Amino acid sequence: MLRFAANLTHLFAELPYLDRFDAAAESGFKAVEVLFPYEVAAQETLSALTRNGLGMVLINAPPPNYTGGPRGFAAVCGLEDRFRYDMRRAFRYAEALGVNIVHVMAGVAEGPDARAVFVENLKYAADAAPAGLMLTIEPLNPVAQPGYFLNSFDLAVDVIAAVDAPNLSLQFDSYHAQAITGDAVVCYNAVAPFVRHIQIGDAPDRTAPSTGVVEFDALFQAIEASGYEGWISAEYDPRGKTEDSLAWRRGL
Ligand SMILES: O=C(O)[C@@H](O)C(=O)CO
Ligand SMILES: [Mg+2]
Repeated sequence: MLRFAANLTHLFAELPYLDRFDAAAESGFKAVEVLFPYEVAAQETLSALTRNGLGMVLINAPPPNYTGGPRGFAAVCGLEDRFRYDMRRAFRYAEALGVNIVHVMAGVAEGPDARAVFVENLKYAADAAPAGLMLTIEPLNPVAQPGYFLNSFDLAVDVIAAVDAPNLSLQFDSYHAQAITGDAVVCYNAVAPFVRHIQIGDAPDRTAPSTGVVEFDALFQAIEASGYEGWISAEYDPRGKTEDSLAWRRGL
């Protein structure tokens, strides 16, 4: 049985931040995720979750003052102290919001030094993470995130193997997978054993499922067949009102 969550950074973005939680619950979602919740006090987000009976699935490990700046520092040489500070802040937010998954962002970097720093930083983070918290890394396509270090699934699997921690895994996003590999379904089947979080959006324009080229029937079948039991977060940019973009959920 597939379970869908709403990514409130992308969905219901036509509403003010705290109102998005009410709208998601009214649309039938039982869980949500927010990429960068750090500019609002955790208590306010928690109240919005609680009054709607929603769970918070995931947050990103951030630059603490994220306002559209660089996406993380985990693979950036010389910023290891900043990374550790970020992770401690992410862990505090995760604990306050009852979040079980933190996506650790690699940032803009390249080359073997970046890989080594990424591996060392992830080892630190996996070690420092509170019990029960899963860390993920997510390949992002270079059109959406130019220069982002983690831009391939092979590299992600290689890094996960090198870190070798039970609480580090792969975040699979159908939009990025399609853009990077040309076939999100084949890609999912190849990496399924490493996946502990899934996000969905269509390609090439990160629109709602069934508005682009990703084969969602086959993808959902592959996800079910793999025995995946986590949330599948809808992370796309609706072309109009979010409520009008949810037809893909019917019958699932
Ligand atoms: O797919 C994405 O872009 C996100 O999941 C993300 O974390 C980037 O901020
Ligand atoms: Mg994603």
